[in-house]
Amino acid sequence: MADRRAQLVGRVRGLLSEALGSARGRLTAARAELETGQDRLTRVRRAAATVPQRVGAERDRRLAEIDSRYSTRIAELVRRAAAAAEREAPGAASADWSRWAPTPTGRADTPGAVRVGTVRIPGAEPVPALVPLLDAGHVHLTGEHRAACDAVVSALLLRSIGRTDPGTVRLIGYDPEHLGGGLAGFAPLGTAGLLTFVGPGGLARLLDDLVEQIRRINETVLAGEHSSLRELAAATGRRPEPWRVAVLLGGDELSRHERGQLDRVVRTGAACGVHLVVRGIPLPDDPTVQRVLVARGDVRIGGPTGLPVRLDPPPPATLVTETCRQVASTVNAGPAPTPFTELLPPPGEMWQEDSSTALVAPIGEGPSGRPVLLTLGDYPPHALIGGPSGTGKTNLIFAWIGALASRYSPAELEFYLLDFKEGVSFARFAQGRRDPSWLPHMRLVGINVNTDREFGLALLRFLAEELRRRADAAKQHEVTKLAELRAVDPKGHWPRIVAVVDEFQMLLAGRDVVAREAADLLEDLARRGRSQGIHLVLASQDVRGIEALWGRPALVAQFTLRIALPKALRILAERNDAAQSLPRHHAVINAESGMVEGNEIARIPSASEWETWSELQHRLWRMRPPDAAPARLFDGDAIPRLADAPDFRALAPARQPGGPRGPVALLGEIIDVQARSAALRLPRAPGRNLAVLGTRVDEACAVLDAVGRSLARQHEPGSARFSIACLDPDADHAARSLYEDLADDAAWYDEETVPELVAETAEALAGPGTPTTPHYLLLYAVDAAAGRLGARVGRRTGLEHLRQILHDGPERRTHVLAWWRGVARMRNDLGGPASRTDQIGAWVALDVQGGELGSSLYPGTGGPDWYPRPWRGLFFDRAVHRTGQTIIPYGLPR
Ligand SMILES: Nc1ncnc2c1ncn2[C@@H]1O[C@H](COP(=O)(O)OP(=O)(O)OP(=O)(O)O)[C@@H](O)[C@H]1O
Repeated sequence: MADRRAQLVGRVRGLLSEALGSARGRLTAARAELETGQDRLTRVRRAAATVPQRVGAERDRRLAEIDSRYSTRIAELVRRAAAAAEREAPGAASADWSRWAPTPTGRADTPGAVRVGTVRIPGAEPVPALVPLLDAGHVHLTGEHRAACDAVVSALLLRSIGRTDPGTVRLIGYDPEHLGGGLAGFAPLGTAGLLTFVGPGGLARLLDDLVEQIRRINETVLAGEHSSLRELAAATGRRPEPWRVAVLLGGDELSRHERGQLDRVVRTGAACGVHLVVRGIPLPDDPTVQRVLVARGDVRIGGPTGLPVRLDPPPPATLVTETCRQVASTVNAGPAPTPFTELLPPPGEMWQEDSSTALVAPIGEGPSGRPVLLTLGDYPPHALIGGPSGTGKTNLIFAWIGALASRYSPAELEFYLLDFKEGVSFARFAQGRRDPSWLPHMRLVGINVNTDREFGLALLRFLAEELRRRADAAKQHEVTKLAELRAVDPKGHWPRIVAVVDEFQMLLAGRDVVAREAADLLEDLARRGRSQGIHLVLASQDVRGIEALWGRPALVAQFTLRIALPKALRILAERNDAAQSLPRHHAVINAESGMVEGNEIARIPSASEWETWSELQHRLWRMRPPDAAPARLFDGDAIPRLADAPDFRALAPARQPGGPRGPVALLGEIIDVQARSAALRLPRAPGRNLAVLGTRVDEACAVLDAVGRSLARQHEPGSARFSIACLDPDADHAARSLYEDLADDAAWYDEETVPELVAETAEALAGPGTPTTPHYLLLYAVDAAAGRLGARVGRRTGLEHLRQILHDGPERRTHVLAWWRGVARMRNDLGGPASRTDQIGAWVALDVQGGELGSSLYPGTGGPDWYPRPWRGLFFDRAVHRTGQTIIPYGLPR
């Protein structure tokens, strides 16, 4: 048992030691493992301790790299943004106030956005912060920082004004709390009507007005052709409407109506140049509304989440007022003239129009930017132009003539022009000494005709004759109107005729025969000219011009086209005072006899300056047809020359013995359209003598000189006898010059020898037969010889001889062409105050009153309507005249 026990114990011991051994083994292994683990841990820990260092360095490296890339990118973006801003807002739109000055864009360009400050980008160069306004939209300011808001408003407005032409931005202020205080610096604009304030309570009216402007612009200016003024300007180069900027600075709650109108303006204003700058009134959301939040320390463009901005300082007060003063004074000085070329077709398209039915040409630009047209045709047929001196009548006439002459060729249109006031501006239409060009359409230019109303009459007579010729032709072709006549007679020369008479009232002044005949002719031309293409354009600076017509309602009624320059009176209809408020260089054009409904306002370009006009005239002159002749220039201040007179040049010696059968003595130029000479026929008939009457030495000598030279031109040398007697030393020079030029055909007599001349001539006449050689006695101041001639020579006195020559001479080719220094003196020489004067068949009166020429010298009683004036004479030939004819003596040869 013990053994068993021992055995068991042994076994147990064995098992135990075995277990112990294995436990010890396992412990050792575990210890070794632990050591290894701890070792690894130490190593791992060591290694782990070095990791953050490495990672941080890498991270920093990466971050630095990103930073550098980011700053370069930002710098690049900032640079680009700044360059874009510079392009978008150059000059006055963004310049610092210290060097700010207006830099308007062109008429057709849009002004672009303007700067109010800089965008805040930490660490970067500042980028201009721009706000678009004109042609873009509206600006809505919110925030309590009033001074900063005011600075933004001032900057916006001043920069906008500086980017546009003076006068093209109109401000309307509504500032019920501060009564305009917010816009005080802009006050000088008010003097030019560019700033108006609407008082408290006026907001509804202001908004109504803006809505109405938008409606009008959409309807009449954009007229469905353009979607905005900006687009119209880009397409046409014209900007017919100003920008209207309403600055609304607070106020009460809006009424429903006001809100509705405000919404309309917001939605539709920008396209029509109507803009809002608003603070203190909510604006609806719209893409055109730019929000600017102005809180203390935080300014943002584009609302609370928009770009942070550092505002610029406000513009200095003096800069604002000075700029506004400048703008106002430019505007008050009137608009810069539009170029004359706007009235003309392109150079390659001149003379393309057909005048069969009417003459149509632009005269200027209307408020909507469209050309305002003037028409002359069946309706309206004639025009009246009125305007006080200096308002641009002459200029308007130039502009109209230019616009017509560039469209219609001389075959389509002819001009006749008469200027009753002093001045030579119209002379340039005719050929001049300085400028050889002339306007090919111009047939006649009469200048300085102020005292020569006869010239006006002559023009009217000429036109009346042309009217008759046209009416006859029309009748022959069985048509009634010019258009029809031209259609049936395409080869005929039937241009439309435009006759312009400036200061026409001179023609109708007075109650004499000239005025009466002129008014009758005018009436006839006005009535019947319309259908025959003869158009009258009458201009007057003086209300009397119109008064002169007013007495003839039938005449006035034909002048349905009325053109009134600023401050013109009575040109338009009675209650139409549109001309009173016209700006400079504008005109009211009215083709409805002046009725208010017909008013059209046109801005007239400057056309009358020498360079402007002559460029066109030279172009048209170079285009003239080969047979074109210059216009006849009648200058009332000029003295015509006999050598230039067509009638004188046409004279030639007659081939038959005794010279021409009825030689003509030329006396001077007739005041008429064709520059003809007044001619006295000297056939062999009783009374064919001439008396020149008056004390004016030069004029009397000039008449006798022309008489002598023109007669001499009709005779071969040696075939006529000229006896020249000069009895006034003052006439000696002129008489001698004629004597010398007539050479061998002339004999000289003086006070001593004149009795012999008359005695010898009278004796020759007493003999039988008619001498073959004509004898012309040119007696200068013959009355001075009355004493000498009163003495007897043989059986009779010299005066008796003279009377006999006057009486019997003409039938026998002996003519007395004598100057008496008064009518009474002549009568004395003829036999006394009651003596007959029928041997004086013709006379030229110089400084002799009409009344003195009555009884037996002139038909009827009381003598002719003749008021003496320098270098003019009244010629009357009882064989051919019913009334006297005014002549201009030819100048004496030097
Ligand atoms: N549309 C215009 N644009 C620019 N200048 C103009 C215009 N119209 C007139 N002027 C200028 O104004 C001045 C007066 O014009 P103009 O001689 O035509 O006036 P007027 O009415 O004919 O005067 P008057 O009857 O005294 O001759 C001129 O110097 C002319 O150049």
